[in-house]
Amino acid sequence: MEDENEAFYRDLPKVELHAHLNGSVSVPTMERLIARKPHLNVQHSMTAIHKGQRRTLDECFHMFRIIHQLIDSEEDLFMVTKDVVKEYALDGVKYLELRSTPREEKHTGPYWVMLIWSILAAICYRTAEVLLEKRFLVAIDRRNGPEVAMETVKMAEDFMLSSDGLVVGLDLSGDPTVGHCRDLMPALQKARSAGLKLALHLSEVPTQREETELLLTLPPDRIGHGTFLHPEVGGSQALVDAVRQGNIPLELCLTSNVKGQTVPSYEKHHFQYWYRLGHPCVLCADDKGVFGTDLSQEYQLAASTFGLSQEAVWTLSEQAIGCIFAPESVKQELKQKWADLRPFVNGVSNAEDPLFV
Ligand SMILES: CNc1ncnc2c1ncn2[C@@H]1O[C@H](COP(=O)(O)O)[C@@H](O)[C@H]1O
Ligand SMILES: [Zn+2]
Repeated sequence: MEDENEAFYRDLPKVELHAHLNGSVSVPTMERLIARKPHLNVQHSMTAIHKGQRRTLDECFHMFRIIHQLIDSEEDLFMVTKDVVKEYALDGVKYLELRSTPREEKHTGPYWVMLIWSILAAICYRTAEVLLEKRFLVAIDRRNGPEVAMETVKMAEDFMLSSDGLVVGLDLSGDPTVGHCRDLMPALQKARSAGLKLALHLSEVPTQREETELLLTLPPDRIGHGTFLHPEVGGSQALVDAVRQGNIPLELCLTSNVKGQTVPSYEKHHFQYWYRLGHPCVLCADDKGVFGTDLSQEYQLAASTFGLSQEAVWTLSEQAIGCIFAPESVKQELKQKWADLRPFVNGVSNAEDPLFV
């Protein structure tokens, strides 16, 4: 049975800004995918890192390759997207920015166009009981090089103009040890001048300092991870200053970084560093399927690790609204939703509320 503490984190209204679609597939959905493709001989341990386990980042990227084999038709994609959105809704997420990389599959033709449209169609899905505001970021996998990056940007631009506000930005992700961002700058600059918001994975591994300096000149609208920005871990004060001066929010994914071994433990996570500075930090799940987590659990872990009160946790989730890519009117609606829900979330409720006396 769920304890009171867990209920607080689930009921807490939340914003998810860093979720890779194909990394977010839950165990039940993965079971159905595996059953559909028995010839691939995939075991669960090949697509998710279970409790207490860790993997290298390299092994994580190998997992994505297996997951991509399991999700290679419009039907698979539709199921996955629908399930992921529903799971986020049931986890108390009120605003979700989902991201995914366009892909070309041999037997499905120009797959990436179809992929994006399937996703857009699928994320119109709403559970009856919970309304969830959704947006989409088109992802560039850095492994695919500058030409694909440029094509992806063009596609994202088209979708931004034709998706009725659903496509809001661009993500840069993929194995941080492959390629160099210098080659991707023209694509990223083009995206920026077209009005796409930029959420860039940055300083995810220690060797990216030069790339980070370059990417910060764009500048990005949000930073994914930023694990090695600060001087204590080999970054620099100049990088920290640039991020602070630009007031660029950080998307922080505790379990992802611990299980992917880019940080040694929850206690040593850079959340602490940035939170203490009062810098905008948004807790995110990254790949809730691969890392076996969900956003409620991430909030709970941050609170228990860093001693945050429930009041502080509420403030943290509310401040994330300021970092979304949807327009101001959506921010206002979400702020109102938070205010409406506040009396009903135990722990931060006022005592007069009849539900909790
Ligand atoms: C763990 N840290 C990470 N660092 C960098 N990129 C990551 C990532 N986690 C996921 N991705 C990116 O997201 C893709 C899977 O979702 P989509 O197929 O796009 O929906 C991965 O192939 C990788 O490019
Ligand atoms: Zn990520």
